[in-house]
Amino acid sequence: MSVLDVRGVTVALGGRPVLDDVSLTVEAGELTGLIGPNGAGKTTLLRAVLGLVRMSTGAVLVDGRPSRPGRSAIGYVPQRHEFAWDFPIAVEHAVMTGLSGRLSPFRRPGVDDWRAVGEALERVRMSDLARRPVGELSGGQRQRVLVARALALQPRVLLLDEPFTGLDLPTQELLTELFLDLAREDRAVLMTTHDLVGALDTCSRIALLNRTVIADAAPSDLLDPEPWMRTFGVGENSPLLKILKVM
Ligand SMILES: Nc1ncnc2c1ncn2[C@@H]1O[C@H](COP(=O)(O)OP(=O)(O)OP(=O)(O)O)[C@@H](O)[C@H]1O
Repeated sequence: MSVLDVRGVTVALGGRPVLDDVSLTVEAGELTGLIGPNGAGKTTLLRAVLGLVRMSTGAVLVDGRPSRPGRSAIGYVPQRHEFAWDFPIAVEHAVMTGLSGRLSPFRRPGVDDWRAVGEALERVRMSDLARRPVGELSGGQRQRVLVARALALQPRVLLLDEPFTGLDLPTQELLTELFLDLAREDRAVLMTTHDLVGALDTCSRIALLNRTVIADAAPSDLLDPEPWMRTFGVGENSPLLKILKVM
């Protein structure tokens, strides 16, 4: 049984179709790269999985059960600019906000919650910066805080929205290793990225999306340029297709 099972999801936003009959599965242990041009609907798909946008048709199952917004074990790492970094809180409190679905105004964080935050920070090697205000962090450190925030929930499914944007290569490599480790620990990881070469190199599967899934296969089975041309709307001489020749 797939950990994440997206079935026939259709979404319209502002009266316009954005996703059309999208089906996709991610197995335990898999890091799937979700690839497509700007506006293809990648972020919308992640938001649909989270229950943040309304689907006109379709279903999302986690471990075979219909996902319930705020209840299912889905960790979400949004694009870095979506987090309020100028908010005056320390790293450990920012990570605690990942547990807000499980806390309420009437339940303050307990020992277990702080333990989960501590473990998540350790996981991303940020324990020594736990008390640092988030506004003082570098881009790579901020990305690690967002990953810790998603991990605090101990999710079965991890959704990553363009986690490498603006990061130097060593930080990208560190995060890639972390994402692969997290997948190996029996999680399903789905990551949007514009780094095609990196995705072909590291992901176990690639899903090509442009409003609908055009191909979904292991990188070694995606050497035919046709689905890439359809996904990106480019011709056979496009420089984009050179990535397939270096594989
Ligand atoms: N709240 C909204 N209301 C109306 N249209 C929206 C809304 N959010 C997104 N869209 C539209 O939905 C389409 C898909 O957007 P989405 O952000 O999911 O694409 P994406 O593949 O993540 O793009 P990018 O690679 O640029 O991040 C775009 O045409 C966008 O303009």
